[in-house]
Amino acid sequence: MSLLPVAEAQARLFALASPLAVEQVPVVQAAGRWLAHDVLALRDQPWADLSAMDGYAVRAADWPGPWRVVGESAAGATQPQAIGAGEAVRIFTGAPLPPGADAVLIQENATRDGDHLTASHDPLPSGHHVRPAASDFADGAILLEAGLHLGPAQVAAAVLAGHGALPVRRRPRVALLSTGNELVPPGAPVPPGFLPSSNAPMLAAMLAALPCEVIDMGIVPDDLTQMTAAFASAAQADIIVTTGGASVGDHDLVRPAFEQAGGALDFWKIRMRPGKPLMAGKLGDALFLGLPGNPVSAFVTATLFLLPLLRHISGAARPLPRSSDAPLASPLPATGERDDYLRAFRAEGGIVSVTSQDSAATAAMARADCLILRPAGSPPASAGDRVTILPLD
Ligand SMILES: Nc1nc2c(c(=O)[nH]1)N[C@H]1C(S)=C(S)[C@@H](COP(=O)(O)OP(=O)(O)OC[C@H]3O[C@@H](n4cnc5c(N)ncnc54)[C@H](O)[C@@H]3O)O[C@H]1N2
Ligand code: MOO
Repeated sequence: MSLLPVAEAQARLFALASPLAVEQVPVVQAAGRWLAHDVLALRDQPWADLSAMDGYAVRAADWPGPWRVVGESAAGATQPQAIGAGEAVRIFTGAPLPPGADAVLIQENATRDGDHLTASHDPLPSGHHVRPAASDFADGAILLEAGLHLGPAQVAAAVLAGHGALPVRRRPRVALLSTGNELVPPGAPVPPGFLPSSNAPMLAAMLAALPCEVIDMGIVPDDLTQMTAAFASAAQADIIVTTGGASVGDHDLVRPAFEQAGGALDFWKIRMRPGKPLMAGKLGDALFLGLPGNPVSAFVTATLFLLPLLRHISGAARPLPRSSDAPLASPLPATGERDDYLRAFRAEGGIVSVTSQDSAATAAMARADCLILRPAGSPPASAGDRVTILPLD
């Protein structure tokens, strides 16, 4: 089987998936999810021409006065009475301008004696310190587009537009299965020949930043019957993720167990390093991702496939990791026949790749804050050359 390019594998994975059902949730709970539909403004913002400052609403053409102060306008009140030539209204930030007024003279630039007001500063252009009605957004306008990630700024806009709830896709359930006879649970005593199972806690930590429910189904031994049963009970989830047993050894049983449980494999083996043995398919309605067991390989494949898949079924318009480019701090060798995803960190002098690029080197991985993407067949790179990076934060 030839190795599948990463972008092709991502596209095939997305094609296997159906978007999750839409639900309306209170705006604050929608933060961190993606909008399922376009959101329209339900009101004008501002609702009228409002003052942006504390001062006096006047007709700019009357500058520099004098004006006669005939009333007051404060935020929360309805529109004040109209003013005529030579008249002014005391006004506060956020309050509606009286009809006839077209500018606000800030109080620092005004001299007032009883009802008598004059300007003591620069000329006053029409529209000065006025926020026109609907200048932020107008009733019926598309305010936020489907697929947009909802962060604090989008929450503010949605609330101001009159929304108390927003349409988002329901949180998917992600089942994690750690396969391997050599694994013991995190924190348990580790007899010789065993090692703590770190992949599920690592994946749960990666998923913690996303809107989903993680179900850790524990450690499954390298036994076809037990692994097949584990797949059957995980099939209720939206995404089943296994780690380990993805390669070609005699104890690598994930693929046969998945198929014995009724799963249909879509692809296996990707043109990437680390992460070559990644596989994906469907078991009933559940999507399946079989990640390699090596912790670094599991981390990189989760970054490039699991998190994007979750964003995709959750309605994200841009589910793939963001990339940028940055200069290298030191040279890199040519790449081989697979795309390299090197663990690296951002330093003053440029991007530094961590000392060990072994797919089992977790201490080195723990120093990384980005991946360097070096496409297959890249020539050696020198210090200062710009490379593609995928930030991990
Ligand atoms: N003859 C070949 N051998 C291997 C190939 C190949 O193409 N031909 N591919 C290699 C590559 S690339 C990778 S990556 C690994 C992946 O193998 P598996 O997915 O089958 O993983 P395991 O063999 O089960 O485990 C690998 C390694 O990771 C440790 N591990 C497993 N699970 C966990 C866990 N939950 N927490 C921490 N560590 C875990 C396991 O003990 C092994 O040391 O295959 C190569 N071999
Ligand atoms: O591709 Mo494996 O993931 O090199 O270590």
